[in-house]
Amino acid sequence: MRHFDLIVIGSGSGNSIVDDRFADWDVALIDDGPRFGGTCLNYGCIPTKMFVLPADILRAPEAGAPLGVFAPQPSADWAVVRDRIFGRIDPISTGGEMWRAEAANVTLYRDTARFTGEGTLEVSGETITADRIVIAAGSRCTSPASIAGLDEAWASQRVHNSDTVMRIDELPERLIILGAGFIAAEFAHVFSAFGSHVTVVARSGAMLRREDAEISRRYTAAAARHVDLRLGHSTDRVEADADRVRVHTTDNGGVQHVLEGDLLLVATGRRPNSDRLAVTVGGIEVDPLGFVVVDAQQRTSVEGVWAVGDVSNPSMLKHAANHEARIVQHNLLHPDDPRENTLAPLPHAVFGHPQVAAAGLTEAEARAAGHDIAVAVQEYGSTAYGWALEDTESCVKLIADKQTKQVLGAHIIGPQASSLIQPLVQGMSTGVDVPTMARGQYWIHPALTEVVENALLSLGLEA
Ligand SMILES: Cc1cc2nc3c(=O)[nH]c(=O)nc-3n(C[C@H](O)[C@H](O)[C@H](O)COP(=O)(O)OP(=O)(O)OC[C@H]3O[C@@H](n4cnc5c(N)ncnc54)[C@H](O)[C@@H]3O)c2cc1C
Ligand SMILES: NC(=O)c1ccc[n+]([C@@H]2O[C@H](COP(=O)([O-])OP(=O)(O)OC[C@H]3O[C@@H](n4cnc5c(N)ncnc54)[C@H](O)[C@@H]3O)[C@@H](O)[C@H]2O)c1
Repeated sequence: MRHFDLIVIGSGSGNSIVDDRFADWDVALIDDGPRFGGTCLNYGCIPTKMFVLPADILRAPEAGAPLGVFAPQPSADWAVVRDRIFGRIDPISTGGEMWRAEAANVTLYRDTARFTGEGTLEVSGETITADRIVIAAGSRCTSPASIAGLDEAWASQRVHNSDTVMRIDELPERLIILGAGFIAAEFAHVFSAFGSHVTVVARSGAMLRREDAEISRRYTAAAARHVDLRLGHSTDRVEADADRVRVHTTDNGGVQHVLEGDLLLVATGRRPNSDRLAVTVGGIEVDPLGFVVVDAQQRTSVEGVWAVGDVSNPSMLKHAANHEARIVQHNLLHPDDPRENTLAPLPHAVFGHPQVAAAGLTEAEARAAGHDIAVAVQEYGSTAYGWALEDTESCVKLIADKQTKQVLGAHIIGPQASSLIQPLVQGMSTGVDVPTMARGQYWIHPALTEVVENALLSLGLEA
């Protein structure tokens, strides 16, 4: 049995906790992933966005044509793009692992850890304990067990998830995507822009259906121009062999379909890794979906055990995991002056085509919560930069409380949505009301941010 000052499970956000200030702590860092550094670096945010940028460039002629710019359609070499991306990322992962392996105060375990009791873990055949434990074990892709044949189809190498699809050798001619959430939207954009025929199979009647209804409706309409969108299809069965994959679906009219592709991407959500770590054996409370329950200080139900990131936060977003890691880092170093996680709202962006970004409540959520609301939908096309873009489908939608004049929800679909949302997030986070946000600063003319300014003014809440 070996005792440490601190055990951290997970080399993603968990790895960032252990900095120079822990130089005199005896630390165990544990990760069983094939690549060191966690999901964001190796399989998530970073490589996906490095594929999205070339995809955006490939769509440039589409954006140019309404402006009178008739550029020839560029093409991309999948293998060149892939190798550039992983040629940058893989050395960062390898370098990070070597650096940790050589650190005098850190013992790096590259194996699966499991709780064997309260405060006790087993890893690589060794029993280890610690004064403090941080669970940063993340989440993993799911594969619906209810779909007949899907479990067996993985062996064909024609079925992928987001962990594997970015490293494939060649662009599939026909890609079928199961699911219509974040991952489906981003990969549908990437593969269709690169030239694959993409079919998206969605159970419900819309893509990104957790977004505000206006945004989901607009996104679904835009996506349908680039992909074969099968809405309201339940997937009954999957078959795959050396040549192709077949997805058997039934639409909401009861008609059966057989979709054929070269690859199937399963993008049906992720679940927390609490089970792989057997956290309940360690006495740690989880919710019905398996997320570790934490308080505002990121403490679990067991004294001396914290959790951060996807394993405990259902939003499963990297900026949330990063902030939580900073909270835990502080609380480990300053137990007499602990901090709480009070940041709100938590924004997100989907880097599809078009981009989507949001923070706070949807209109339906605001109404359900009983707020007396003002709603504004401001078209990009109502501003000078929108004229320059010749935009007809992008908008900023704001929901504000008429009494407090605070923005309750901000939703953007269109070019630069992931950046345009930030002044609204800042205002919402710091409690700035609508009149102050709109008129308490200059808005650069004729920048695209004027659509945000005009949306604020359209709420009709000025002093
Ligand atoms: C395709 C994709 C795109 C994404 N894009 C974005 C984006 O644009 N923006 C955004 O904010 N978020 C994005 N995310 C989400 C983001 O990647 C995650 O929220 C974030 O990486 C979670 O970090 P984490 O530290 O909680 O877990 P991770 O980074 O997943 O780290 C957990 C580590 O723990 C290890 N582990 C798990 N169980 C054990 C065990 N029992 N023993 C030992 N080791 C274990 C795992 O191998 C893993 O390496 C994306 C995710 C995906 C899949
Ligand atoms: N830009 C970003 O921030 C970003 C990008 C990608 C992923 N992520 C993170 O990763 C998480 C996982 O992404 P995701 O797209 O896999 O999940 P998601 O929850 O966004 O979407 C899952 C989709 O799968 C569908 N689905 C679920 N079970 C199904 C079944 N049995 N049959 C058919 N369809 C089914 C759902 O209806 C939904 O459309 C996200 O929640 C997000 O937190 C973030």
